Amino acid sequence: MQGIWTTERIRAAEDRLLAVTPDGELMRRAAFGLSVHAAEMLAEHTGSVSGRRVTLLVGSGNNGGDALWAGAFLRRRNVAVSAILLKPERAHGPGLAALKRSGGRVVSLEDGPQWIRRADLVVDGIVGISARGPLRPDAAALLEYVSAPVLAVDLPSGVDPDTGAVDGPAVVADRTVTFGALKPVHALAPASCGEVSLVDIGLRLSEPDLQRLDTADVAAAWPVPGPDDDKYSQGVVGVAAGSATYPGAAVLAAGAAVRATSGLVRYAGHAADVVRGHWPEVIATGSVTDAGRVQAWVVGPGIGTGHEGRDVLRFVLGRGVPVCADADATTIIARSPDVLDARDPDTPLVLTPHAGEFERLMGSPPGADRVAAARAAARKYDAVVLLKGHCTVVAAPDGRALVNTPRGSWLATAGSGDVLSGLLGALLASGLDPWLAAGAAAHVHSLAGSLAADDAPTSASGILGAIPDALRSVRSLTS
Ligand SMILES: NC(=O)C1=CN([C@@H]2O[C@H](COP(=O)(O)OP(=O)(O)OC[C@H]3O[C@@H](n4cnc5c(N)ncnc54)[C@H](O)[C@@H]3O)[C@@H](O)[C@H]2O)[C@@H](O)CC1
Ligand SMILES: [K+]
Repeated sequence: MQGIWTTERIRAAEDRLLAVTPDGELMRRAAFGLSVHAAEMLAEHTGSVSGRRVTLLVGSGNNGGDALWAGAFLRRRNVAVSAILLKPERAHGPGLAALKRSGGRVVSLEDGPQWIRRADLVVDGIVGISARGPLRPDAAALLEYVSAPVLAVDLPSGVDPDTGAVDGPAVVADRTVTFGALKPVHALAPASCGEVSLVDIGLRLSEPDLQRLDTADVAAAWPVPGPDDDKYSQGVVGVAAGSATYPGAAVLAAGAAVRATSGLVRYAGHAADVVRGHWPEVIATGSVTDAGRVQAWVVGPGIGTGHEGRDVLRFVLGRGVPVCADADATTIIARSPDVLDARDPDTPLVLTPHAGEFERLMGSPPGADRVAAARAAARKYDAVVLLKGHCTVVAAPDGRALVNTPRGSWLATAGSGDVLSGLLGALLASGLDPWLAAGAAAHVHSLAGSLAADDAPTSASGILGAIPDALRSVRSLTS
C-alpha cells in the first residue's frame, strides 16, 4: 500500500523534523532532489543538460524557495537559470541569495513572458502545500506563454493539495516532484500532476489518511485456486442484472464475474437466454428465488427501479451474504431506504455510485472533497462506498479510504460500470474484505481499460476482454 497524508499531517511531521535539523537543511534536501529531476527532464526533452535554459516561476513561500535553491544547483551543471519573482519583496531570502551567487538571473514580471517562451523547462514554484484556491491573475497570465515541459515543485500550483480539485487557473505539469510523502493531490489529480516522483527528506509519518493499492497488494488479494479447490470452494457469485429489453448489462456483469475468478457464476433475471448464449459456463435462471446458493450477490445493473427491482434487491439483501448494489440498485436504495431493512446488519454491503447516484443517496453531489464525501456515505449506509469518477475513491464505514488513480480516461464508456460490478462481486464471493475487494476490482478494471484502449477508444466489451491480460500483468509483476 502506498500511504498518502493530508497537508495538516505533513506540516506537523515537517515541524517535528525541522526542530531537530539544521536550518535550511530540509529545503536543500528537497531542492537538490528537485534539481536532479529537472536535469533528467532536460536530458529527456532536449538531449542535454549543460547550456539549456530553465525558467523558474517563484512565489512568496517556501515552495518558491525550493525552486530558487534548485536553480542554484542547476547552475553547477551549467544550466542558464532565470527566475521570475511573483512577489519580489517576499521571495525566499536564502534561496534568492543562493541563486544570485550561482550566477542565476532574476527577471522582472514584465520581462517574464520572453524568458518563459525561451525556456527548455519551466519550474513551477508558485505555491505549495500552504496555498488554497486557484492561481492569482499575475501567475495565471504567465502560464499563457508556457510551451516547454513543466516541472511542478511539490504540487501543481492552483490545484487543491488535499482534494485535487481545480476550480480556476492552475498549472498542468508533466512531472511533479514532491517531498517527504505523497499528498492527496498526487493521487486525486493525475491529469494536473503528470508523473509523480517522491524525494525522501526524512519525514516520519504514522498511519496514512488515504491509501493507494500497489500492484503487489492486488496480486496478493486476488484469489488463486489451490489444488484442493473446486468450483464451489472458491465462492459462487450471483448476478441479478439486466432485463429482456436491456440484456447488455447482464452479459457484461456476468462476463466480468466469469473472467475475474475461476469459480462458478450464477445469473438470475430476464436476460437468462442471452447470458447463456454469451457465457455457456454461467448457470442462468429467470428469478433470484430459484438461483441456488451463492456466496455474494451483484445486483442492480439494468434491473430497473420499479417494483420488481425492489423485490429482487430485498431478496438478495436478506440472504446473509455480501452484496454489491450497483446502478439501479443504488437508485432504489436512495428512493426507498426501507429496502435496507431486509439487510442482515452483519451482511457486508458495497455501494458503487457515480456522481449522480451519489447525489441521490446523499442529497447533495460529492463536491470537491470526494474522499470526505465517500467516507460520509460509507458511514451513513454502513457500507463500503466506491465513488466512481476519473479517480475512484473507496471508503469503508470504519474510515479507511483508498483511491485508484487511472492511466487515461478510456474507462468512461457505456457499460464500463457493469464490468466493474461483476469483478467486484466475484471478489466478494471469494471472501475478500469488501473494502479491499472494491479497491482491487477498481485497480484491475482500470488496468484492463488501459490495456484494451492502448491509446484509442475502447468499449465495455473491450475492457471485459482485457481482464485476463490485466490479471496476468498484475501477477507477472510480482512473481
Ligand atoms: N516546511 C518544510 O520543512 C519544507 C517545506 N518545503 C516546501 O515548502 C512548501 C510550503 O511552503 P509555505 O508554507 O511557505 O507555503 P507555500 O509555498 O505553499 O505558499 C504560501 C504562500 O503563497 C501565498 N498564497 C496562498 N495562496 C495563493 C494563491 N492561490 N496564489 C498565489 N499565492 C498564494 C501565501 O500568501 C503564502 O505566502 C512545500 O509545498 C514545499 O515546497 C520543502 O522545502 C520541504 C521542507
Ligand atoms: K508548485
